[in-house]
Amino acid sequence: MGKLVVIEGLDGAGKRTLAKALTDALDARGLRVATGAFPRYEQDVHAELVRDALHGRLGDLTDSVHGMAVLYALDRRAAADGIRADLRGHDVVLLDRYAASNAAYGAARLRQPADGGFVEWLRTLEFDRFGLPVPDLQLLLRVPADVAADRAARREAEEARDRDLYETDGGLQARCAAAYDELAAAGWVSPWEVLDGTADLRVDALVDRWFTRWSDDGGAV
Ligand SMILES: Nc1ncnc2c1ncn2[C@@H]1O[C@H](COP(=O)(O)OP(=O)(O)O)[C@@H](O)[C@H]1O
Ligand SMILES: Cc1cn([C@H]2C[C@H](O)[C@@H](COP(=O)(O)OP(=O)(O)O)O2)c(=O)[nH]c1=O
Repeated sequence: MGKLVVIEGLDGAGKRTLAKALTDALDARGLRVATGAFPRYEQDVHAELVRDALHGRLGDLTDSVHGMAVLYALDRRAAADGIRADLRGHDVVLLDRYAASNAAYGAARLRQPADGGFVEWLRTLEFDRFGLPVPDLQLLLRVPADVAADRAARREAEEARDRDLYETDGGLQARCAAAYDELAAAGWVSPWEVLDGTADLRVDALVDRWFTRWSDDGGAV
């Protein structure tokens, strides 16, 4: 059985860039890696609706934090069997965003702490009710909100890609950064590792550390 590793962080933190570097590092060791990202805008109707909502095409739907969270969660629910199959056939399944994104953004929007009612409701929905695979490791790629915003703005210019409702809300991103810190400190759902996204990430050393830990645990990798 492979290990489920998820990358979390603000919009523009560098998650996609880190996922690519980690995939290359794991590949170079001859390991079987499957990758994915949420929301799956091109594959799932719930994710497609999320995109419409975030670009102002679904009226007042975005006003409901729980309504948005349910759509994101349904996208993952539809992916769960595929993730389990990938875990059987690979050493590592690496996902760019997972349930903790829903927890952090929802808590930030509601101005609740990470140990508040929303995050617990969300955990029950995604893991208990929808039966999503629990990550073996959650990586928080931590950058200050202003650095993430600059990177997202630069990417918008480079890729002609419009920033959405959440990406353009600086206050939300700052609260979201705090929510992620709290989730990581609490070890929400499973172990977390916090990476400084403004420093050299030393991906090879990171991968070495995981394998030492997992082989000590008697893991399959
Ligand atoms: N460590 C870094 N230092 C400087 N710029 C970075 C770094 N990591 C990513 N970027 C750039 O920041 C932008 C956002 O990165 P990306 O990986 O797409 O973020 P995310 O997936 O978290 O939204 C991209 O233009 C990317 O090239
Ligand atoms: C996956 C996920 C994302 N989000 C938020 C984080 C982002 O602000 C937004 C869009 O996700 P994002 O990964 O930024 O997609 P893209 O960069 O391709 O537009 O959705 C949630 O609130 N809950 C979730 O479960």
